[in-house]
Amino acid sequence: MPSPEAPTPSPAEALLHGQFGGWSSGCGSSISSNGSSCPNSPGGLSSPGPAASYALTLTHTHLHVQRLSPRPGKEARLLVPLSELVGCSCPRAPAPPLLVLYWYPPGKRRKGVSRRRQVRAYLAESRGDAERWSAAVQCLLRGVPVSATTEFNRSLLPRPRRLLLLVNPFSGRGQAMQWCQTHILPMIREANISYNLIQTERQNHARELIRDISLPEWDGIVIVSGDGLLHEVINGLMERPDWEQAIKTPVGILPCGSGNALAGSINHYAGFDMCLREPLLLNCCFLLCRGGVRPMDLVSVTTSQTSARNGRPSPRRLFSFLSVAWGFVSDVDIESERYRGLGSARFTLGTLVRLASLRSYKGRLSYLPPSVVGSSDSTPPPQRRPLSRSITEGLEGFCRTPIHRTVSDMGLSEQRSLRRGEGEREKESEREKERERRRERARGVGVTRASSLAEDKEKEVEAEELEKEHVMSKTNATERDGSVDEAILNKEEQTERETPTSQSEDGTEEPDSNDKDEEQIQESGDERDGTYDGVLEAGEVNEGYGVDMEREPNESDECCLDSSNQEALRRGLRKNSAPSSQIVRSFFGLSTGQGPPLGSDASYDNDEIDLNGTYPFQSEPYPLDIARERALTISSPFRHSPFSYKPKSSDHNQNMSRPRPLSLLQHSHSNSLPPKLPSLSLSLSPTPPSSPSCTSPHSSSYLAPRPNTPSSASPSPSLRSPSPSFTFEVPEATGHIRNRPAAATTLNPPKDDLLPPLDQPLPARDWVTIEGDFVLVLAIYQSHLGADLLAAPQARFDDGLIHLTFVRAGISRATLLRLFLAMERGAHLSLSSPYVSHVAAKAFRLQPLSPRGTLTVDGELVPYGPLQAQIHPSMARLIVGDAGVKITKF
Ligand SMILES: Nc1ncnc2c1ncn2[C@@H]1O[C@H](COP(=O)(O)OP(=O)(O)OP(=O)(O)O)[C@@H](O)[C@H]1O
Repeated sequence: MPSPEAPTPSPAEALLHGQFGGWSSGCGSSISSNGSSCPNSPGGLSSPGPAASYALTLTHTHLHVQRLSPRPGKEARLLVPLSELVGCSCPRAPAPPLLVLYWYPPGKRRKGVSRRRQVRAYLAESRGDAERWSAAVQCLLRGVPVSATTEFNRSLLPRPRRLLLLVNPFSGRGQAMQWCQTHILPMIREANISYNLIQTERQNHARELIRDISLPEWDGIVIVSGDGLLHEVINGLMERPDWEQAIKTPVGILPCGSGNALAGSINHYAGFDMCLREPLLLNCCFLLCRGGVRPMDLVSVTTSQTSARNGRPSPRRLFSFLSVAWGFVSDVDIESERYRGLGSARFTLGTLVRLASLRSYKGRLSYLPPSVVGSSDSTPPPQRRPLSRSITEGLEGFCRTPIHRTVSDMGLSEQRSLRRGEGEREKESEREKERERRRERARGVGVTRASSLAEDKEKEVEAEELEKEHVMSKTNATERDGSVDEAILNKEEQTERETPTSQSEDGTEEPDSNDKDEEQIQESGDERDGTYDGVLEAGEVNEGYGVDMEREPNESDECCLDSSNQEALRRGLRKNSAPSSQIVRSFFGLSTGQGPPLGSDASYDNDEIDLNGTYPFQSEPYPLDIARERALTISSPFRHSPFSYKPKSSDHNQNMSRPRPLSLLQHSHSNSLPPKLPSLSLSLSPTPPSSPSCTSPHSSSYLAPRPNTPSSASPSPSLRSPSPSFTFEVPEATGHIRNRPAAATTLNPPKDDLLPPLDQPLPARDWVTIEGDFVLVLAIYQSHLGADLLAAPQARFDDGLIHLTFVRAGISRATLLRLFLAMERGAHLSLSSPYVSHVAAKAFRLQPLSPRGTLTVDGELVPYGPLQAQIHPSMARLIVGDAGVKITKF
């Protein structure tokens, strides 16, 4: 028996104290099993082991176990924290009177090590005793207030929780159903949770289902999938006439997708180490069983969609819980669909491929900083603040560069002039004119050209550092692992140095402009002369994020590829073990050998557009009038493989069914609830939490549909199938909304009070606008962009903020790669690059000006074009376990 520090509880602390016998094969009634049938679980109860006896003491926080015989003593003590239990049971007769505890202590504090399932059984003197103890432990787990004087019995317990589980059998690598059987359902049953499980059959199945079910019957809706299915559920809830109550239904996620961003956030805020795959699933399932719920912000996103009737763009609204992405991030997300079989390694490969042909996109990003929201009505506008703070990225870089002083509509020149003498004013106006002339000249060669000075500096520094690195790596080559990766990286950076600019969206390379350097130096010098009121300094842009953007653009400290970074890179690339190392090698083979030549616009050929599902853009400037959206076509060569997956589509009414792996099809026939039994009236009543003694966790009977008997003890949540071939009973009061168009059906939706309609200009006041070439824009409201990407470490589920990260054209590939590698630890915020900005906002508007590109919301493709979004704080409720504050049990 392990013997962690087990201080003997004082009698005052004890809620219960008693003596128990051991059970099973004499190992102190401790059996560790890993998802397989447990000989000590009630299903496997067979024979008692040799006589052993234990003294058990229950306190509010722990179960203390002291072995009395054989060999009593200090080392025979065990402390079971109640925070690591998911449940407790007392099997019914004729099983012996056992107290069975389901314990999931965390694995070692090493990345990727799973929780271990342990079942501990103790033989009570009588059934009454066993039931009393079982009730006491369950009261503590469910948060029932108890004291040492409480008479424990089952009547104190609230009714078992009821969950609707929605499983996308094709999410991730198609393991969701398998993991349900091996990990999820056993734990849920041990936690005494009732459930019904439904496999989704097609895209939008969950959305339609959720629009129509009777919600009060469920304590929570849990998706067993990636983030995409939760996106459907949230939008299904918001499309109900009773959306205000509906959206308060706790939602949970058991990660079986490839990105699993929300699960990563939940895992992170529970205080667990970053992990992927089964360890992440076990952590999330454990937290689900613990049952804490907390508020979660939603973001209302308005996109412009072509109306089928008149071909004109019309706004379409959806609700998002995770992110809006444009550029690099959404490109990788959508383009890596073709590598779906790799699981989460698809993003590694996708990132490397996209890095090889880095694109930038022209656009305009406007955002409303949180500080100005709510204060505008009561207080007069601050005098020194310009009416509209618009930053036109052009010649200038972003940080401490002349951009802040050449803003066209900020009224800054005048303000400065007033504070200076007449002569100075004249000089200033001369300088201003000169700058204007330069701008005019430069406009002819593309907006990113101005970045060349900063970029050159960056490259110079990188070159120096690389030289050092190169020498170091040569010296240490024989000692170090991964020298191949390092050499590859050096090669990549070398290539980059030889290729001085990133490729702009229209395929033109950004030339070095040595003649601009001098001008920029002069301008930078000007800027240092003074600070100007109302000027949006980079530091202001990055307010609250601890990013030192006050310095001159210089990445030498953080951005140089030091050995720790190289190590991180190697680790990152190898992260997914076998696949990733192959990926990296094949990638670099591609980039150096077969990759598209830089400067060519190879990435926009027709095949790729189709494969990626990108939307052409309406090239007219905003506001929109002509719709040119094209239907998504799919031509993935992997389409018919078991891992094939349709690209994420924005068309919520298209029901594209995919070919499925045979095993899953069969599974679906036998187990899926709604659509397989035509004309059968089915109840969606949660299955009663079956006693582990009665049913093997591995039997599939839990999935069988049950007839809806009127005499059923518990009221059955019912639904009407959206599919015409099925009839489900619907309580009249619920109202039936059938065949509603996906977006236009939201009744009395929450208003976006911070935003004008998408086709109207933004208010002049308080909004910040940045226009130029972007490599990526990412708006995220959870901490994680993927289970292993801590994109916004400062984000909280209910902080009421949109965390915007934007990367402007001119960033080097190496820096971008470092940004993503640092994101694994959330360290990217301290990576100082003049091209990277992090700001918080309450609302934003994004106007892509490049003709083609990819926009995603929660990882789902949406029509390419103008988009705006506003945060709605604490609108939904998320099951997060019992970490953190403000937890209510569901
Ligand atoms: N049975 C199904 N067949 C086809 N598509 C489905 C089915 N069930 C759900 N979908 C759709 O599949 C898309 C992707 O699902 P999901 O996000 O859950 O998995 P994933 O993409 O593997 O995960 P992640 O978003 O974490 O990468 C969603 O848009 C969802 O609507």
